[in-house]
Amino acid sequence: MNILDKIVLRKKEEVAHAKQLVSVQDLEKGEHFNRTPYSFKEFLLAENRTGIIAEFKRRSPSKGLINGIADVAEVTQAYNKAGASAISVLTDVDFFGGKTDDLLAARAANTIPILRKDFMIDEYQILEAKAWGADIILLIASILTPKQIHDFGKFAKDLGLNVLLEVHDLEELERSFSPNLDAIGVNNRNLGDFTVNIQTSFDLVEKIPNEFLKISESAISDPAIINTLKTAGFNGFLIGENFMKTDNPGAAIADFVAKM
Ligand SMILES: O=C(O)c1ccccc1NCC(=O)[C@H](O)[C@H](O)COP(=O)(O)O
Repeated sequence: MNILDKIVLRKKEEVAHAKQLVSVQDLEKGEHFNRTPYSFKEFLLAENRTGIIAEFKRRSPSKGLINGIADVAEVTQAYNKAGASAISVLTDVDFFGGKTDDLLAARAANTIPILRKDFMIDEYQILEAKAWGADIILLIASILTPKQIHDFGKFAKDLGLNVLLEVHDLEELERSFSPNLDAIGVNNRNLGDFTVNIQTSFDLVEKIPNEFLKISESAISDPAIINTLKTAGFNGFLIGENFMKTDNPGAAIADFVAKM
């Protein structure tokens, strides 16, 4: 069984457990549930923003522990101050060391879009995302059927959320198009074997219709590549480890932006 299968298996147990603890009605009474989410597109294309979606990531299956001490409010505020267009917060507990409270703390500290970064396999998680103050959800093509992508996308859009679809190859891209998506992200990391290759983004960018925002995800560490990705047609750049692996992720993003 590969890591993605393990994550999905565990996620099914986690969601079943969460449903027993918190009802849909209780989620709908959540503090942020009736808030209007920020527009991902507006912030991604804003002149005074960088296009960076800066991720708060404590650990990962490919790297193990990345940062055991960073404070989520402090780091995400620094991301925002440095010009991030959006913030990504991992909420997966077992494989990424994330938690609901990280998302809640990031929400309380920032007024820019926040991506709930998790492995969405059930509409219940989309309701959680809304209740916790997220603006964007992620749908990963390799773990979902085209029908799930369509239906989860519609469910999220009906709640006012923005939807980011993640693909890794042409086959996933071509089978996953749906009008219920705002953005398509090309993951440069192969989630089966963890190899990374930025060329994946360049190979797929022209296959993504222009009606979608285009995001390059993972393994971005060189500020100079941002302009090349922009020229190729990308609007956004999801970056986690490059900032989080340092003692001061806020200083790391500021330095990165200064060199872009
Ligand atoms: O990062 C991993 O090891 C990983 C393993 C299995 C599934 C997903 C994984 N990462 C999720 C991501 O997409 C990244 O956190 C995100 O794109 C940022 O990547 P990076 O800048 O390389 O931290």
